[in-house]
Amino acid sequence: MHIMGFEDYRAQALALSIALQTEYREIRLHSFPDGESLVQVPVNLPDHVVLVRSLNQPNSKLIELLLSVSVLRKHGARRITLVAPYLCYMRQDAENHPGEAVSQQVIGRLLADNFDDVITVDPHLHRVQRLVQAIPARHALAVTAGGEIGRFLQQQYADALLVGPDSESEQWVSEIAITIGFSYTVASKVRSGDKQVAITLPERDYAGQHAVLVDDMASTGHTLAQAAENLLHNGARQVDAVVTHPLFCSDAEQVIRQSGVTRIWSSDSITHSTNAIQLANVLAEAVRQIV
Ligand SMILES: O=P(O)(O)OC[C@H]1O[C@@H](O)[C@H](O)[C@@H]1O
Repeated sequence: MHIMGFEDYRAQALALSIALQTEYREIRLHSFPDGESLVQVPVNLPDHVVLVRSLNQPNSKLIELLLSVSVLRKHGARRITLVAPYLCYMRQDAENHPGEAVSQQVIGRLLADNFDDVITVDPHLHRVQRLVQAIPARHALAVTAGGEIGRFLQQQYADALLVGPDSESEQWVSEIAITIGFSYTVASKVRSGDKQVAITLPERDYAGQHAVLVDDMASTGHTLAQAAENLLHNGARQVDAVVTHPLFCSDAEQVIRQSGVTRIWSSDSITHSTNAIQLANVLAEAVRQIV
């Protein structure tokens, strides 16, 4: 087995290869002036290739993955596993308005047609319970960053109130809080636009509390920002935030900091300056499970 990655995610792919004691090799990319991509994979391949690429900013990355898979198969790879710590297009799982494409089904099928196995971290699934329902590959495995995030929080605090900003976050915040013995609460959220969210905190005494917002991702940052403003308005002494997937689109980090959040941490599922939690060991364990 060889681990293969791209320059933009080298540190994480290398860390995975070290955890698995396997060779790391890199796929070369060139962008032509018209926006097309040239892909060149290393040759002399083993039977099993594990491609590591996080799928934030997915459109060009998906094309580059398809090009890579085609040439890897041509050069003898018989099994190709995709490790995509952040998996794109999982949020749209229904035709919410007439004419909208159900991207989860389309991209899930595309990945299943091209990869033998897909491994990801805390995918954003609503109505679908298991990843294999969205990606009907031989193995579709979702692992959680919760254990690593919990250990990290234990190193930062003797105690803190963990806060999930919406009902979807309950699955992550409750598991982390129960595992490390911290208290937690979950707010409710109504979203009326990409950047318009209203958060309602549950009734309790927040005065003097050190609160830590825990969520699967920050995209525009407005969910975390609104939750932090509410917590501080209700007397919280300090608010920090930790997310698995630091998408941080455009000015998201600034929006969160301006709301009063003191410290922001993330896992390295996506490369970002807030990365503080490494996923290599969790991903290595997942790869071991499927080989
Ligand atoms: O508010 P932004 O950061 O744009 O979006 C991230 C939030 O939207 C939800 O889907 C995620 O689970 C997270 O709570």
